Amino acid sequence: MMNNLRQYEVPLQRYIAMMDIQEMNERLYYKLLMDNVEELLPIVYTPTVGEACQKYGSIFRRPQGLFISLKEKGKINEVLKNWPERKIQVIVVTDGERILGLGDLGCQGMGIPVGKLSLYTALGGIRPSACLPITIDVGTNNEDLLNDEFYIGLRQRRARGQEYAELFDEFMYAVKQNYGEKVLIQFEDFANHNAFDLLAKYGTSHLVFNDDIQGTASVVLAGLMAALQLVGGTLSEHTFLFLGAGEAGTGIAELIALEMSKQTGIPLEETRKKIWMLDSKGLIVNSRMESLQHFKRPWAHDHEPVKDLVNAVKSIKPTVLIGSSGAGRTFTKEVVQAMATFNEKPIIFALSNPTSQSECTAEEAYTWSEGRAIFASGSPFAPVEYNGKIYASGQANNAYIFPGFGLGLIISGAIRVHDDMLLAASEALAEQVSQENFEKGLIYPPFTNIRKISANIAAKVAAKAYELGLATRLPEPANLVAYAESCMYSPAYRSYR
Ligand SMILES: O=C([O-])CC(=O)C(=O)O
Ligand SMILES: [Mg+2]
Repeated sequence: MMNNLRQYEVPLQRYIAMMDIQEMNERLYYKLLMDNVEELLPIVYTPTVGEACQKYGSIFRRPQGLFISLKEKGKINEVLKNWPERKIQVIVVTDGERILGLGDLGCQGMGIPVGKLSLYTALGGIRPSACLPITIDVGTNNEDLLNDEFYIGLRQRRARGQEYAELFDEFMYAVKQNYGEKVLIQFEDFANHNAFDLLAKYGTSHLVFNDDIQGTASVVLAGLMAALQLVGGTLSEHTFLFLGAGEAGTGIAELIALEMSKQTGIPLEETRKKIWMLDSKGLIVNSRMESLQHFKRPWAHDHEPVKDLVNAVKSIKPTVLIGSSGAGRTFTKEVVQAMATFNEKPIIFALSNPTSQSECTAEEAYTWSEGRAIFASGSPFAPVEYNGKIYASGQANNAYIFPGFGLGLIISGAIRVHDDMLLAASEALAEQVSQENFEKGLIYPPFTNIRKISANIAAKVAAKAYELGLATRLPEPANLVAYAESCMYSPAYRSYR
């Protein structure tokens, strides 16, 4: 099968071939994915899954998840019962409004829950039959899709306000009724205006996790913890500048501030002052407070207005620059060079996905910083040669976190997600970076060992759930890593005699 797959030169063709294998022989699909994770992750996941979503209507063969549309209002309970599996442990749900950095793709966003759940199984060991991909179809504001003859969703503009809230409420209630308290609901690729509100609203009544806010935060904090081994200093001795103050940016910033506060005992309101943000209107400063969306307000500090990134970099002099705006090509030569002027080893994260939206390429980061940058990106880049030396960069993608994080919640029977669990996951991941990785300038371990990494993350998350009294699976297993491993799905064929 690998031989066959490699015949295709176009990544999207490999994606389609992989989806066919998943349909035809699920075990084989997971066996291939697990044994060739570094090669196949960029096919079934970021970046190729982004292109698949853009062309979803025309490459559509069979439905792979559950679509719930506005038309099903009042009947969501029945719709859920149409799904052939009854024992569901993880749901990944999107409404398709902000697919990666690609924008509103309507119900073509289904590729994302499907891809994320493939990773839940391959990387985290959750049984495939316990995974349920869902897309809530409330319309789309993407004119091209509305006029596309192959569009598979509702041809109307997005429902907002009360209509949206009621549909979502019915969905969340029906999920609990069908699958119980302990089903994990992962929110994925919602637009900012819904993402923060849904997480706050359902965080106290359901086991919910927003991957873009919380998963991304945890993976970036892990990378920073590892990067400090190369650069030196503690978290609170660094200065952070974000380009992009949405889900990923503010989620990461909040987790960094929380960790700083835990390490130093300094209140959160103070540690936040080490972190600066720039959005499309410029640096987030106090004089803009009135017009800022609520999730940006904690990041407004005293400073004169600054319009653009280069000037913000020159004025703030960050040691860490993080791109999380979803817009590509924004870390220009001037920006990276400025970072390299006042930092011996500038830490640069270009998080936006897929590759086309990356703030800069690995090659640009290394070339413009004369090989000094500690660089990681959301989408994968091949190693780069600069002045005769090979530079390999890490992939700061929430794929490192959510499979193990979810496994930890499931094996402990957790009923709520807590920020301390995110910190535990970051620590577990950072601990997996070996001396050999560091010597190559890597701040993330390779994906080849991901099941071992996930078991360690799961164990730390579960331990935290027990410590916080949020675990319901009692008694607590003595060896959580071994227990996590023993719970993992294996794609081996059964032997019949
Ligand atoms: O899907 C990915 O590669 C990471 C992610 O959550 C996003 O970009 O929204
Ligand atoms: Mg996402």
